[in-house]
Amino acid sequence: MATTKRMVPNILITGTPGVGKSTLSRLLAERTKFTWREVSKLAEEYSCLDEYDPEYQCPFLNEDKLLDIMEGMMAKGGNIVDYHGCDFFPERWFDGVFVVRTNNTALFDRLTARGYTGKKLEDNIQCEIFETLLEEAQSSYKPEIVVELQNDTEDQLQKNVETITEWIERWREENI
Ligand SMILES: Nc1ncnc2c1ncn2[C@@H]1O[C@H](COP(=O)(O)OP(=O)(O)O)[C@@H](O)[C@H]1O
Repeated sequence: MATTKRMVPNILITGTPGVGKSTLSRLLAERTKFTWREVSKLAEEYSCLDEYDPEYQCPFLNEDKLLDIMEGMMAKGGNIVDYHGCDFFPERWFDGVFVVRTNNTALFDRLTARGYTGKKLEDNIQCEIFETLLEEAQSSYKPEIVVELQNDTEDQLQKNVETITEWIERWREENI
């Protein structure tokens, strides 16, 4: 399919639940004036959630329906897409893929504070330990567009906002 060149990039922020994707995306959207697309909220808003998965204690995502809805949003660029998964998005949507990482202690505390317990808590901690989302990003996108960002502390959070803002500036210089 022929694609029109974007004047501003689309960015994907991915990682295990609790690593700080939403916090980073919100700050980045304020800073860059890009549009924050919280995929979980879009899925709810546009009724893309199917029946409840009792094992993982969350509803199944109807990926095809969600992608159809997001296609038009992504066309012009300037989006920050935030989701704990990335292999089902079309590769052509993204110019930069940022995988947010957090150490186990911080992640445990954040997920416990969110009310996660038992299998759900353990699965998410393991997901981070086994670098599941990093591997998913590396196997779904070209290695040169995948960037890992450590996000344990407030200082690192601010630094991550700077890193992506500078990355956007560089993209503009190189692509326009
Ligand atoms: N760099 C950071 N330092 C300390 N706490 C953070 C940091 N980033 C996020 N948090 C906190 O961690 C929790 C989970 O963050 P959130 O952005 O909701 O994660 P996600 O969107 O990946 O599930 C929130 O309470 C948030 O305030």
